[in-house]
Amino acid sequence: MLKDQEVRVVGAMSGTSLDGVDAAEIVTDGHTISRFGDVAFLPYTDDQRGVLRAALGQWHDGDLGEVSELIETVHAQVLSQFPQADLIGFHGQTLAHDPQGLLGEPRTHQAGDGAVLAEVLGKPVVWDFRSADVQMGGEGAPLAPFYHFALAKKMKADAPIAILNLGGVGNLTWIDPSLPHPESDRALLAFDTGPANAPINDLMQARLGQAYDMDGTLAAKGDVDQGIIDAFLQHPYFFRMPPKSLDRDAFSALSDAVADLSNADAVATLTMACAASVGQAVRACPTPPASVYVTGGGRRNPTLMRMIAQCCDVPIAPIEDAGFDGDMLEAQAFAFLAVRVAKGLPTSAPGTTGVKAAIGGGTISRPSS
Ligand SMILES: Nc1ncnc2c1ncn2[C@@H]1O[C@H](COP(=O)(O)OP(=O)(O)OP(=O)(O)O)[C@@H](O)[C@H]1O
Ligand SMILES: CC(=O)N[C@H]1[C@@H]2OC[C@@H](O2)[C@@H](O)[C@@H]1O[C@H](C)C(=O)O
Repeated sequence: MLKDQEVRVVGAMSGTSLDGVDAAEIVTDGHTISRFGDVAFLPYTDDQRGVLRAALGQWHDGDLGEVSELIETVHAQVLSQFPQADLIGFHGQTLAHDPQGLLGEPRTHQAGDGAVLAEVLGKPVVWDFRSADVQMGGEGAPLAPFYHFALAKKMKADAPIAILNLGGVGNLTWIDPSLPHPESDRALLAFDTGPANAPINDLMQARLGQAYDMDGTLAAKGDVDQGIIDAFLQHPYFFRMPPKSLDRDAFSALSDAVADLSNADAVATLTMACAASVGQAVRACPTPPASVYVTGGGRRNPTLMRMIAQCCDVPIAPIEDAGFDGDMLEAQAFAFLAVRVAKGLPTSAPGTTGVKAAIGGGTISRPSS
């Protein structure tokens, strides 16, 4: 039985690492998390991943029929495993992200049409979570921080903590759990830390035909090129004040810089680049977090976790230590945000995306019958 105001909702996320679609159900009133439910994951095939990779960088005006259909079909397959859910939060696949308008108008592009999914699944779908924030002058990302705030409350944190997500790109949320709401002034500071798994995955795919550096084994055998790391940390992104966010491929210069290194040295250097940017991010927090809880696939890479610990002076732990599922946290976040959108609650704030005032993004599409 659900209590008043509670919704059984499933969220689905196709992240920048291009590994597949995560889906997770939660029960929430949009403020607190009452229950975690079923989860599902459907990996992309190599062919599907190739189609997505080829579409990276494209905007809505390109010919994207094949990509949208792929995204919608794979999501419909995963989401049909949750017949009991009453609402769906559908993130889609980010193909391009330029919230600062460096290439023209500020914009962000998540492929996949939520209205199509609403028809196919016969349920209301909340989608296009990022556009409104960008239109209001925000970064449109990261958006998981409002969910991170609810997690900090659920774990009864009594001092500021941070949640670090290591997906294709990394992002960090600093949370003051003593404040009442995620939109409270100074409750949250969030931003993308730098490249995380995406450059490693791209190099593994291009040089060795493998999707990623399983367990960080190759990185563990290599030597880090410190000159490349020092040059990487001079990138203007690291001198910008947070909140700030990144396009998946914003650090192509880093990938070019390792081109002449051996496979092991190149992967070790890319892994250290991620760790070094996390070190910078932790130092940019308003106060040192009591703990940094790590979520996302990168926490499964022991070499990366060891390098992060070397680059930070605060305790680093997988988010499982706080009792949460680090593989499904982003899917749960978009479930949580979907309920907030449905209730007219804000989903971002000046401290999370730099938007002028707290606002709710997202579009709701309902099935026609
Ligand atoms: N055992 C492992 N060893 C090394 N790396 C791993 C391991 N398991 C997962 N990863 C890395 O984590 C990635 C998947 O992470 P995750 O699912 O968090 O990414 P995502 O959801 O696509 O990203 P984003 O947060 O950018 O949206 C894989 O592509 C791989 O690079
Ligand atoms: C534009 C976009 O899709 N950004 C993603 C990406 O992947 C990680 C990082 O960059 C983060 O900013 C965001 O995703 C998470 C889920 C977020 O919005 O919180």
